[in-house]
Amino acid sequence: SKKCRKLPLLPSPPADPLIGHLRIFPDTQVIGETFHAWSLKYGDIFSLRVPGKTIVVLNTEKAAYDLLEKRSAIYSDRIPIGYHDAIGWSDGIIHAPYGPFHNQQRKMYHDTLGKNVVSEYRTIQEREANTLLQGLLDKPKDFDRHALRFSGGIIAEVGYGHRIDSFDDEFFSIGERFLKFSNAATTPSLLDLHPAFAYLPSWAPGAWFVEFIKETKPVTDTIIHDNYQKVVDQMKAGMARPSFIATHLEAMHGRERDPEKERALKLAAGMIFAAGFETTWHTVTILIAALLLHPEVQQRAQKEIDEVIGRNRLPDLNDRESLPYVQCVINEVSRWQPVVPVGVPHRLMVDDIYNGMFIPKGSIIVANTRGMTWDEKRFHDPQQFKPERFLPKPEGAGEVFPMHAVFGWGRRICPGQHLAEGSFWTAATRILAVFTIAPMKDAMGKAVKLDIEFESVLIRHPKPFKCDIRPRDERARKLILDSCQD
Ligand code: HEM
Repeated sequence: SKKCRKLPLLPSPPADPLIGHLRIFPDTQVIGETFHAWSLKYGDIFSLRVPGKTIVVLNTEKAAYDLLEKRSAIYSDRIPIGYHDAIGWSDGIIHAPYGPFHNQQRKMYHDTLGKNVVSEYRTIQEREANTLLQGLLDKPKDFDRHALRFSGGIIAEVGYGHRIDSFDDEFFSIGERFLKFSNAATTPSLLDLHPAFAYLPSWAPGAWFVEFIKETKPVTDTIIHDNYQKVVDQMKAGMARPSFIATHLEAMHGRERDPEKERALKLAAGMIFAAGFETTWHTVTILIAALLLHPEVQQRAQKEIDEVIGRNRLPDLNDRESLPYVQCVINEVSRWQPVVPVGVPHRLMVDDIYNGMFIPKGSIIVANTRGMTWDEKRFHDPQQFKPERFLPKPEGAGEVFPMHAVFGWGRRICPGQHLAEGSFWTAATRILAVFTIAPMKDAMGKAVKLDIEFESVLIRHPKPFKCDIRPRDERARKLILDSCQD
């Protein structure tokens, strides 16, 4: 690799000789957008330097596909994150270094949540979607919390066979506590979140992290250990409901105990929670925001649902192929505001060369989802919410959904993708089928000005906003009430 080191380096914005790009490193609020703006100047792929680290930013799906997908064998490592050791998460599938232990957990996901088996969870997804409808009917103001419960209800049952029956549910409360921490952890800046990006060594956490770890550890312990132990006990008593954990425990039954495998299962299940709880919630809330801003989209989607399904039942996943416009709406939510706007960084394991340029071993690779979903060469008016862009020409613009940008790459691609897609589809179509989402009116009966902003965290969630959610008509109300009786 001496030869490699003579090759030209990737383009890069002007840097300070000592601290590199540290001073200009963007805040989380604008990181995706800033990287996107820089890509217009420096190219699809550019690099940044902070002391001791090289960060490579990929801004098109092509560049990311070439490296993270086609060269997945060398681009699939992760960066160790300092405080994860302290809360016992370092080896969980999301953050685990590339290797056998990571692989073992991925296989568990593949076996229980893969494309061919994921339809087993439809009843759960439908039941939780109906609970969501009921919640929106009873207390529409709390739509954000209903959306969170929808997501949590699916995760709890799929992962642990646990049914969330109220907002006071223990599992749900732990989830809400966890979210508070995880948002706190991503708020200040990418530099704080990923010590790998920072000049602060990870062994010297600031006071902020110490406090954070103290509060988080009991929560993550519950998620990983206590929840697992509950299923083990239920299995012994013959009372366990089917779940991710139960399925794998059953497969281990009767064999010699394998502590490493048990540890893998615990962590893998805990990561369903870490990766799945929040993401699905954000997507549903962003959908509500998008529909609020676009009454014309609601009307068109409702027309399609009425024509294809009628008004006497709710859509289910068997209808997926027959609702092309609704599918465009669903895809456009993820393109317009991807919930993981700069993805989860990968790490390059050996020196590499791309287009004649040298990329050093250990580089942190950021696939800038935000930039990819805003790519002007692929999407017209990229900042506008326009579902019809995905319809074939001439009806639409024939643009292609940036699936990888949204769900990731190669041996790190989101293994919950199929579950997530089914859950979101079910919630979205059912909300559309029965509700109208409109701006609130002020005392004078005038629609309140719409202004939706996003939290400044690395996972995207709208700041609290108000809207008026009500059943389309009596028929819709009856359909909601009936759906909850099954
Ligand atoms: C809208 C929903 C979701 C989106 C947009 C999403 C997106 C992503 C992205 C971008 C990554 C990083 C991929 C990469 O590094 O290249 C990821 C990883 C992951 N996701 Fe999801 N995800 C969603 C829902 C879920 C759900 C419901 C689960 C669990 C059932 C899940 C489990 C995971 C896991 C375990 C990883 C880590 C994979 C690894 O590092 O090997 N995700 N997801």
